[in-house]
Amino acid sequence: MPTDIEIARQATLIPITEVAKNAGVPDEALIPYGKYKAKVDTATLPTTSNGKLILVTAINPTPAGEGKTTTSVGLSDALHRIGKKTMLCLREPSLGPCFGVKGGGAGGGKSQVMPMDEINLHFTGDFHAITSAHNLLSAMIDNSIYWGNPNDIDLRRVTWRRVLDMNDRALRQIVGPLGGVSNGFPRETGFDITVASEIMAILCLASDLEDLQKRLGDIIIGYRRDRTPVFCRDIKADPAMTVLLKDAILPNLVQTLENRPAFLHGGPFANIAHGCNSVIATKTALRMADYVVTEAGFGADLGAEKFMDIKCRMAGLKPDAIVLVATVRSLKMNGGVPKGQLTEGENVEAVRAGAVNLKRHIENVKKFGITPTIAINHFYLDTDAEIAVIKEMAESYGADAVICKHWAEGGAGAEDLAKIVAEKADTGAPDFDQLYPSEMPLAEKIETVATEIYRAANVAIPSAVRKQLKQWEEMGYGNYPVCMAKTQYSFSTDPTALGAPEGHEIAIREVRLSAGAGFVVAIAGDIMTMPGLPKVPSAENIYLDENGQIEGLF
Ligand SMILES: Nc1ncnc2c1ncn2[C@@H]1O[C@H](COP(=O)(O)OP(=O)(O)O)[C@@H](O)[C@H]1O
Ligand SMILES: O=COP(=O)(O)O
Ligand SMILES: [Mg+2]
Repeated sequence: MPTDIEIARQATLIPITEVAKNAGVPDEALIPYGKYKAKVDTATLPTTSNGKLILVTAINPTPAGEGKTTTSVGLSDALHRIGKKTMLCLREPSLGPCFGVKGGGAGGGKSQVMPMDEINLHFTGDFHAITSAHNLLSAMIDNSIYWGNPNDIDLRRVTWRRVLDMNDRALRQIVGPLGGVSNGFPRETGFDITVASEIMAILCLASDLEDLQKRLGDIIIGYRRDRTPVFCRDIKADPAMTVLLKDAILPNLVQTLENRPAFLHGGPFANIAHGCNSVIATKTALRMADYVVTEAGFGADLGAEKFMDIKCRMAGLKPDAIVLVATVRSLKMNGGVPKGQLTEGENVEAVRAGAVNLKRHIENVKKFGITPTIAINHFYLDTDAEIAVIKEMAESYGADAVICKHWAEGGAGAEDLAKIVAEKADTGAPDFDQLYPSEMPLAEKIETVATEIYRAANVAIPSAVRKQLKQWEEMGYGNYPVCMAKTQYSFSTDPTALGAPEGHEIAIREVRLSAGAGFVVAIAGDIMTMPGLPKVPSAENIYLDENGQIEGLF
């Protein structure tokens, strides 16, 4: 099988104007960025439909990922193939994983969105705009302090950091500005990766440009000595930040390898942020199509939980069906096979042992009132016996399971999945509900997710953190949902505790209030909001060949 980028290069794309026309996007709403990309001015779009929303999630992944994005593309193409007017909504990839470990976020094999190289690199500049807006606020905070600190910001309590869309551990904790009087007042700060920025979350949760600016103004950048909050609007940065984001708030329209439409918009990771694409793209798609396929990052313990408890709660959305992607390789890993040995031949018993992870995720998704359909994402080396075990175990857990070959075959490889999922979406999910009510106290929300989803026996919240949560409740933020930051590999905070650990302790190290985005981030264990590069980063294999073509992107 050729590589993803080789497949992409051989693809026959149609002009984005044709993709738009097929999707029902009128010319006046289309803002082309070249021949194969465009932004869509959603405000002018007609409401032609009231679509069904299908969420694609997964079991806990190997470092490469188990194919949520690939399956979302394949399922969307397959729904078109069976005559369903469908819109695909994905996140935009970050440069961090692309040049780090995981690679791009445009799907894979015959189920990709195009043009994958541009999508995985600078795309339409949204992440650069978010980075600039975030760092404009950072610069204006230090500038305000430099010129006399009129807001009495306590230099020890500036919570607003800087961001960069790259994995750079050297920037996690820094002291600055150094260099003496002309540079300002030194203080501890640091960088997060852009996808962990509150501005990324705001862009993904805002309903329109006006709501975006209000949310930007609501950002708390730090506190005074009397512990009262200082807002972004006190620094007078929100109007200029909105100018920097006025194009980024418009969703990006591209196409699949089968020339079907896809919105790619926003890109928060699901281990350190809420992991869902934008509400604007999703709601627009629901107005345009009968079925909308969207995904949430990493496993159902992270992306799916946040999709339902944060995105759906805030936007008044609800999933009509849920697809849970399972793979032989991840179940083998969860069954005890070391990462480096996952392709070393058939191991039915390891798959069976690892199926406890699948069982746990099915049980968890059911807590939201929906039984997921299992998409067994077939890899080339999977044996019939290994696949059969997944199907057998899924069905024993009360879930339908469908073998999918969309990576190798495109939409044709997911038509069985499309038929079963469309039927379930048509029935809908009348019992859907969030995991906890908005009025539950913040600490209890953290405990609920940790015990109900992660199956922890104990949730260690230090007294200083509890005090901070109480303070935020007194300030009026008690109704906010929580956004757990935790490793994507385990239900626990130990990334090596695979399968279905229970009875462990979830230790909350820090909480951050995203007053503009509308949630409280609870950081559990050692998860970092600025990832580091691996010993051999993917970047070492990315280059331009003699014809100036990009090689090494996947
Ligand atoms: N069935 C498959 N066979 C081979 N490679 C696959 C298959 N499904 C996905 N991949 C590859 O695995 C990686 C992760 O897929 P992706 O869809 O990005 O997963 P996720 O969105 O869950 O992180 C990508 O490089 C993709 O090309
Ligand atoms: O936030 C993580 O997303 P993927 O699972 O698609 O890598
Ligand atoms: Mg993905």
